This record gives sequence, C-alpha cells and structure tokens, in this order.
Amino acid sequence: MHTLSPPPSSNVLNFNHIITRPRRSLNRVAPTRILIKCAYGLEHGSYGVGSSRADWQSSCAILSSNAFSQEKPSTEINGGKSDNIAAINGHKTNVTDLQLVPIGNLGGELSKPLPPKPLTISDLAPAPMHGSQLRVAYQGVPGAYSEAAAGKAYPNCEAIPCDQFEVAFQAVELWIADRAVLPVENSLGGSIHRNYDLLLRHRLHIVGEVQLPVHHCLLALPGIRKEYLTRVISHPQALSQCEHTLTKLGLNVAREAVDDTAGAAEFIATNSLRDTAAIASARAAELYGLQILADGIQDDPSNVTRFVMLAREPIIPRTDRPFKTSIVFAHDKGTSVLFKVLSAFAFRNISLTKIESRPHRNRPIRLVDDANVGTAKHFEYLFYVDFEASMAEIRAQNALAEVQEFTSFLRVLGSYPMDMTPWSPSSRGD
Ligand SMILES: O=C(O)C(=O)C[C@]1(C(=O)O)C=C[C@@H](O)C=C1
Repeated sequence: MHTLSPPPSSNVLNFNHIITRPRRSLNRVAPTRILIKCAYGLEHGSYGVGSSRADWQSSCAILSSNAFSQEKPSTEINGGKSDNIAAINGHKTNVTDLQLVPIGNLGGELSKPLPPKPLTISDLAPAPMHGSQLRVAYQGVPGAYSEAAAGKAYPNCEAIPCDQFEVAFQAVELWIADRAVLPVENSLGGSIHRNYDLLLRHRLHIVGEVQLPVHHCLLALPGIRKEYLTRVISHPQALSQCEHTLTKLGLNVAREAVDDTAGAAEFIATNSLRDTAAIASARAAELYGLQILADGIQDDPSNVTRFVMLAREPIIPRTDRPFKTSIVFAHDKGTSVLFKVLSAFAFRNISLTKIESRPHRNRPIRLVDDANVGTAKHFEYLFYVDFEASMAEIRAQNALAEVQEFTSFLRVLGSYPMDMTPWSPSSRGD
C-alpha cells in the first residue's frame, strides 16, 4: 500500500505528533468489565447440561425462565471488580484481556519519516468544556468519507485528520481529540477488520454509530480523458466498491491501494499525475481542484458504510430509544459453545445484528489430542457481536451474565443509540 504522507504543513495527525507529546495521567478510564456472578446458582462453566439435544433444550428453557425471573441486574458496567488488575499504559486493565499497546512500543513500521512537529498551545488544550467545539479524529485527509461521517455524527465538530486509524485512537486517549469516528463495515466490501482489532487493543468505548451513504466519483486532473489513464488509486474499500463499474467503463488499468480516498485525490493534484485517476468524493474533487470524470461509480447505489463513534468514557445506556450493544468474546472449551452463547440472546428475543470472527492473536491455535487419530489443531477466534438492546435492560444484562458462563473472555465495547436516520441511498456521502 502506498503511504501518501501529507506535506509538512499539513494538519494531519500522525505518530510523530502523538509519540512526542507528554502523556496525561488524569481521568484514565477503567475498562468496561462485566462483573462475574453466578446468576443461576450453578458452578461457573457448567450448567449441568446433559449430552442429548433434549437435555440441552430443556436446560436452555430453564435458564431462559431463570433469566427472566431475575429481579436484580446480574452484571455491572464499569463497576465490576477483577482479581487480575494490572496497570498497562496507565490504564487499569484486566491482565487476561488482550493488551493495549504501550505507546513506546508502537514499532518503527508504523512511524512516519516526518520530522517531529512542535507542540502548539492548541495541541495542549484540554477537552472542551460544555459549549465549545467537539474535536473529532478521523482517518484520512479532508474530503475523506470519514470526515463526512464525523460531520454527520457531530454536526458542528472540529474534524481532526489522522494518517492512520491507530493515530485516531491515540488522539482520543491522549486528549488531543474528544471522539474518534471510524468505519467498521461497508455494505459491499464487508468488515474493516483493522478497526475491529484496534477496538480490542485500545480502551475506548463505542458511544454511537452513523451510517453514511457512500457516493464515489472518478477524479482526474482538469482536461484529462479516460483514455489517458494507466492507473486508478484509492482506499482498498473504495476500489473494491467500484470494481465492476471500473471494468464497465473500460478502465482495465492498474488499481493501486492508498491510505484514503481523499488522500488519493490530493496525491494526484500535488504530483500533477496526468495518467492517474482517484476514486473519491465530490468534495475531494472540489478541495484538490480535480474534475469529475464519472459520478456514482459504486457498484451498488445503496453503498453504505457504518461508522462508530469512540470516546474515553462510556455513555450511560438508556431505554427510551433504540440502543445497540457491541461485545467481543472468546469462547471457552466445550461443545456447541457458539450456539449456546447465541441462544442466550435468542431466548430473550434479543436480535443480533452482526457477528464477526477474528483470529485470536494471543492464542491462535487450540490443540485437541486424540490417542487414535493424533492432534487436531483448531483455530481460536474472537467473536464480535452487535445486538439490539441497551445494557440498561435487564434482559441484556442477564444475556451477558449467561454468555459469561461459556466464555473465557468477554468485554462490552459499548451500548449506544442506534442510527435511526431515514435511509436515502441516493443522497451523497460527500
Ligand atoms: O478513505 C476514506 O475516505 C474513508 O473514509 C475510509 C473508507 C473505509 O475505510 O471504508 C470509508 C468509507 C468508504 O467505504 C471508503 C473508505
């Protein structure tokens, strides 16, 4: 992938800004943990379930009715105690959780060769007090869809461009920004795995979501015709969202991935590239002085990207409007564990809106020995699940208490209002 470094005058945040700044110790956020309680008076990890399907179903029915009859919430957000608390990166965390990456260990591969930029007074400004402008970090440069998503989520915000997703996370952790807005999935390209992994490595909380219709344009320098083009550059998601249309347009030219769509447009303009086009927004065309060669080139007119908003503190979940909750878990040993976990939601009529599995980096393989046939090597996964309920609802708390019985690791990433804005696929995401 190309790295389109911003010019030195650019305001795009990168690791050089972040690594050199002093760390603040105030207001560190304890991780959102579920307090382990044996909700049903059963031993941890065992429901005494028999091996037959009938046993399992009747046990499920008992558990389900128990869960409904619980009067007290059996889980607590942020109020839980854990035996295994350690301080990593200044955060209190459970050492069995996946680690936060210490700032000093980010690794040379992620740093940019730009000279460190001196801190300014505005870099050091604390988070705004009530009434002042919210600072929202996003990955990309002005004109990126993520910038538009930041504007949709927080209409009068100050959008802060960051050159990598990781930088956007750190901008919030280090109080340079108040929120980060990051894409997590697209209707055509699927999940943005990098951000799922980062959600786990950092301690930010999901506090909202926005869905943004993404309307792509093919951009080139003024006067350039399609026939002159030898390559098209853009963010990998944008390239994949326009794959068929590019072919239909006769553009069987090289396609190259860069860090973000608007960065691709900026790169063409800065380097006066006459043989290259970018896939980006109409706003990027305007900002970087490019012409629109083709408009609406996404393969599906309903192309939409879902973004999540992240903050240092979780929001208090409510029940007066539709909420969604995002969790991540690793399952414990046993049979049908995933089925059991998912049925904890089904029994309470809680709809799952998304399930995503990612390799378990810390424990990639589970060995299962069988004297007769040898050793099987199973991949271990982390499962990310979104469900339609608020953590303020007892049914959600009980579902998670039950899930905890089957899992070796569980974290609530956030409980937040669902994006209920009317769906208009034809409106521009730029
Ligand atoms: O490159 C951009 O403009 C972005 O905001 C990133 C991104 C993504 O990561 O998926 C966001 C929305 C579109 O789906 C294409 C690219």
